[in-house]
Amino acid sequence: MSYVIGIDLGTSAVKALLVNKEGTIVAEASRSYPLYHERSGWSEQRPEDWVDATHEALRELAANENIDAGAIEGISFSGQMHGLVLLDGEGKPVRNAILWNDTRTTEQCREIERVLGDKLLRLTRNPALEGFTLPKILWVRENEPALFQSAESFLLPKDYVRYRLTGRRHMDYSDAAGTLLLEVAEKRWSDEVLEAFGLPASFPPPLVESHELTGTLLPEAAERSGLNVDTKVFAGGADNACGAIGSGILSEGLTLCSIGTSGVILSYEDDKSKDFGGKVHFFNHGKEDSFYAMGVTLAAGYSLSWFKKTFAPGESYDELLAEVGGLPPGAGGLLFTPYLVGERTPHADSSIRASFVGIDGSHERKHFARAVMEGITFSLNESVDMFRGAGKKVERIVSIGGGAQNPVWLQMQADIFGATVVSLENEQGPGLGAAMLAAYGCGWFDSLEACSAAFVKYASEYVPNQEASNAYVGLFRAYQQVYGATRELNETLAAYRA
Ligand SMILES: Nc1ncnc2c1ncn2[C@@H]1O[C@H](COP(=O)(O)OP(=O)(O)O)[C@@H](O)[C@H]1O
Ligand SMILES: O=C(CO)[C@@H](O)[C@H](O)COP(=O)(O)O
Repeated sequence: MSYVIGIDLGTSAVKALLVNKEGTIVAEASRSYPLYHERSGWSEQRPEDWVDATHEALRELAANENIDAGAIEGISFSGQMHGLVLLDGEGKPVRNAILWNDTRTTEQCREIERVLGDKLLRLTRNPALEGFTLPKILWVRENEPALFQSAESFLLPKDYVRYRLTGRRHMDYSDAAGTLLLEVAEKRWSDEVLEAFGLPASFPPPLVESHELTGTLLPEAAERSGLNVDTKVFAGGADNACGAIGSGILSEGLTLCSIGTSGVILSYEDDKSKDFGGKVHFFNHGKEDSFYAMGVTLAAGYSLSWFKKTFAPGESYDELLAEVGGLPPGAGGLLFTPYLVGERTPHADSSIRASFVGIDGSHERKHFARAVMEGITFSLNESVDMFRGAGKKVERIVSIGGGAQNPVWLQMQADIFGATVVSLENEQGPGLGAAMLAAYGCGWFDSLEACSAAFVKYASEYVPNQEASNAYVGLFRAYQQVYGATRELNETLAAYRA
């Protein structure tokens, strides 16, 4: 029997999946690592924590008594996007990584807009958003000049882990797309953008396809992980690209909803000239020469995990959510906007913060929990709405991520999106997508589509309940008004944040 491993380097944990040629997940291992929020809006991780956690997770899989490590032919990656890992001349990180959900870079975003004007959207196909990598590079240069002086190059999170496993530096197109340094449609680093900000051509690493072989394991990495030194290491992709691959989103007309720490609505695109005017992200897919458009809710699953940590510590998600299914749409007139760390789509705003609106003396914790789930889903529905407005059909949505583990939430998604929602048999979207890239890279299949036909197994379908859908139309309109009504208030309150 032969195997591949898909490694999903997430925000809360790394998860590694051991997958056989039938696409069955035969073992999985996970290790979590801390997030550091030194100030409001800041979010960092230690690259060394990712490396240690990845080795440990791999070691657990390789030590599986039923598996011969020599039968593990290849590994590949899915990674949290945009995070900046600045490296010195010896390839060592000069500081902690600044993550995708860090919003300290509003000034640098305005600077990028000032310097590049219309060129920004034309070249990179994306607007300047706080989460993207270029603003983070500029922030370090402006605020930590001594550290920046020692920086000679950068990588993204999963590329750094791969570098530590193979000793070789690369970045795949799907992750490079989120740096604001890539000409997405042309698939090349943008000399114009690099020059405009005085960055040398050697600053970004060589570009590769997601299924491309990037090397084999270094002897010390083989020893630490327990894998064979000749295990093939394939580039992998951005978590959302891998989530899409692992859900079979490989052709036009297919849409993904992912509720992890962040939440995304992603729509496959063949046409590289498709223009959404920068309202949604436009990135390269992990499938060669294809693309996707995507709207992002910054604090999707994070809103629920914050609520659980703050108001139900020690309870499981199933316990916390046990009673929400018994409440009607609208949680008894309680609305929540999930802006705990600012927002991206449709309001690129790092100052906005979350609200509960309509708190009534009769409300109990279950009403708040339902309102949080509905608010997250309303935020994602803004992206669904935008895609429909741009002429795309959104009729069937594959739902993945931690949020897809709760059947009440899956039905709520169908009711709010007004579309059939489909879950996966073994909810492991991005990790499975990474394993599929390794399986395709190893030559097990002629195409990612053939691999998807064998590996991706759909489970239940949730069809919109007409009565609930109708109720949500009015509630969604009310939800959409909360942003405008609380924007200025939050600007005032920003001065009081820690
Ligand atoms: N049983 C569950 N029911 C509902 N939501 C859940 C459940 N388990 C996890 N979640 C949600 O999923 C999120 C984690 O999703 P995950 O895909 O593991 O995140 P990431 O890849 O960002 O680390 C949590 O923050 C939580 O909101
Ligand atoms: O910033 C984005 C996409 O643009 C996020 O989707 C990150 O890629 C992290 O995702 P999760 O940890 O929520 O999976």
